Amino acid sequence: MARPRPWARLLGTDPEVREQMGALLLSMATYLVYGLIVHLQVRTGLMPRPVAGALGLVTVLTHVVFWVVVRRGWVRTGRDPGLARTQLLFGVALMFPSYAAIGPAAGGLQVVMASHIVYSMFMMRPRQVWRLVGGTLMLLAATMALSLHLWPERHDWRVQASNLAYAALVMPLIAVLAHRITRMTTRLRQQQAELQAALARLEELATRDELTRTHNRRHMTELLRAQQSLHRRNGAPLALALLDIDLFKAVNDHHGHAVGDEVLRAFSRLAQQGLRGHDLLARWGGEEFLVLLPHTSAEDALGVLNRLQEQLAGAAGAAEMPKGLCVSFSAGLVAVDPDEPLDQAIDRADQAMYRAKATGRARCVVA
Ligand SMILES: Nc1nc2c(ncn2[C@@H]2O[C@H](COP(=O)(O)OP(=O)(O)OP(=O)(O)O)[C@@H](O)[C@H]2O)c(=O)[nH]1
Repeated sequence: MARPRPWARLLGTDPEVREQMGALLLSMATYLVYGLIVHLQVRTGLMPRPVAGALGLVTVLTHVVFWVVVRRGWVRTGRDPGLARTQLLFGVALMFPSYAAIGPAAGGLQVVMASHIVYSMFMMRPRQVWRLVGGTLMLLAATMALSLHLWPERHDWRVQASNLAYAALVMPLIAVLAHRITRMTTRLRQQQAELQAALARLEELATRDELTRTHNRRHMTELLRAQQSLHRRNGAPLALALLDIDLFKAVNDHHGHAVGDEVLRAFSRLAQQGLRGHDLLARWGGEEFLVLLPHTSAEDALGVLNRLQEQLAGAAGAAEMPKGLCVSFSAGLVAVDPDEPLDQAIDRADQAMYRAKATGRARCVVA
């Protein structure tokens, strides 16, 4: 058994989990840099060592938990995929004790808080972003008040007041931006869905016959080309048949064009049911159909066509066939030679089909 690559071991093989682990790793790298900054702050006497140690410990332990939960795929989907929102809230929460501990240099942390809120707009709804902004501002005010009360020598109330005013100015602006971005992404997603639906519809129109939903002639020609090269390579038996519904004009004349259309649909449905998954059925024109049966000898294909003929006879008088009509078909069947161009094989099948018509219809002639 092949050994998993180191990255697969680290991040897992599930693409969703890998992406979530990638985001977690990025966040951890950011904390590493943040840790270096705090280290410098401790060395320069800005941050008390015990507070830095406690914050570091909490951060490491929390990320061990995040790692296990995300890596195991426990939060692969659900309300908070990859714990993205929890990680964000943890980051915001960490800012408050840091803010209180760092003293005069605390203003810089507001940039970090603002950056968290910018991130939040990609994983939260606008209302949640507003709540986060409100909560952050309130907690910031409380942290400032507490810091001023506990360490008046480290904090200047004028600096704190102006910091709070800046935060109160900037953070709501970010929430407004979040609103706009969410509206834009919703619109984009909608447009993408519409575009995909339109593409699927276009593909359907380009490849399917509108009435019977079988392959149309143009698409079948492409499929035949692909089948031909496959057939040349593997040399497996390949059968091709042209089927033409008998006396179809009479159906139209006696029951109307709409009933004729319904007969064509019923015929296609029955034919499709009798074929295997990799057999191909196309409406070749009017009331004529082409069937390609890969890995099938002419003898086996004849069995398939005869069964279809019986099914059609059985459908007469049943709900499957409109007006309980009894419909049959004449078919020309050929075993395609590996070196034979498919056009030639179709011509042979066509001639065989006319022989079937000429010799009494409701039969299959093998060329
Ligand atoms: N309702 C309907 N009729 C179609 C469609 N395409 C072709 N037809 C009709 O199919 C009929 C074919 O008639 P013919 O070619 O004379 O052949 P037939 O009556 O089936 O007689 P044989 O082939 O000799 O058994 C024509 O009347 C066409 O108008 C279609 O999409 N819907």
